[in-house]
Amino acid sequence: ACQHRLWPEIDKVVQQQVAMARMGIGECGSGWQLFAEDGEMKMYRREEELDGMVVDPLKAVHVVKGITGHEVCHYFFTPQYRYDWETTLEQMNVLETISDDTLMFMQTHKRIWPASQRDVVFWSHIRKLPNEKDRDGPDIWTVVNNSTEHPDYPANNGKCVRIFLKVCLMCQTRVDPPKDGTPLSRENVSCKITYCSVVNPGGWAPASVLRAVYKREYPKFLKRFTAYIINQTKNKPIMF
Ligand SMILES: Cc1cccc(-c2n[nH]cc2-c2ccc(F)c(-c3ccc(S(=O)(=O)CCO)cc3)c2)n1
Repeated sequence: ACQHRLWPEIDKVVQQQVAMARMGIGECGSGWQLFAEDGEMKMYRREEELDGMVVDPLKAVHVVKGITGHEVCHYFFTPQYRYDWETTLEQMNVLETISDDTLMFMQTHKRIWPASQRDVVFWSHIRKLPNEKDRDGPDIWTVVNNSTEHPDYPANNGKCVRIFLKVCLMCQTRVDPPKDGTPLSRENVSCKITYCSVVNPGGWAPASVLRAVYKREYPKFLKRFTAYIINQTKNKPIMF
């Protein structure tokens, strides 16, 4: 991945996004409002508009028992599982395999009435980061999805409006070893998930409609995605 033309951008965006994801809601600047809560899952957004378009940054935090950060990032990054958990996906193509940790995607998603259908082209990079707080603790895993251009798929040349997104999924695994020295099992692991996203809808869409969609779709996505991983991993060895 080091020699690819996108590498400098990927490295810069990943460092930026991870720094943002690591900041707590308090430090992240004011204006975050909690808009959804379900058990351990908390969803925050900031209301921001750009040229009259809603570009609300979103930050979701969740703690899930029985899975690890590597597993969460693996199922988020790997294309073959995406149709299982991404309910609004209509079409997904891998445009380029830049390296084993970096892919380029083209996706079209189901239309949100009354706006026109959206598509997106983005690079996706998975990376393990050292756990700065606890040297011998489990590593942090992250996937960053960032809109990019591709010569064969120019924006807005067909039925879809091209959206622009920047997404960071950052996961911190926690291990609580069993007291009685029995081997580690899934009861002893949990994962703190931080999902940050900024989506520019790319063309006009009513603010009220977009905010209603986000309010409904984001909690649904994170609950369905984490339930999917629990189900996929329950009888498999733990991936650290
Ligand atoms: C989870 C969610 C939030 C907000 C809106 C929607 C949604 N509802 N109907 C259509 C969409 C839609 C339209 C365009 C998109 F690019 C994505 C989109 C969302 C997430 C990601 S990702 O990078 O987080 C995961 C990879 O698919 C990529 C594209 C989703 N879904």
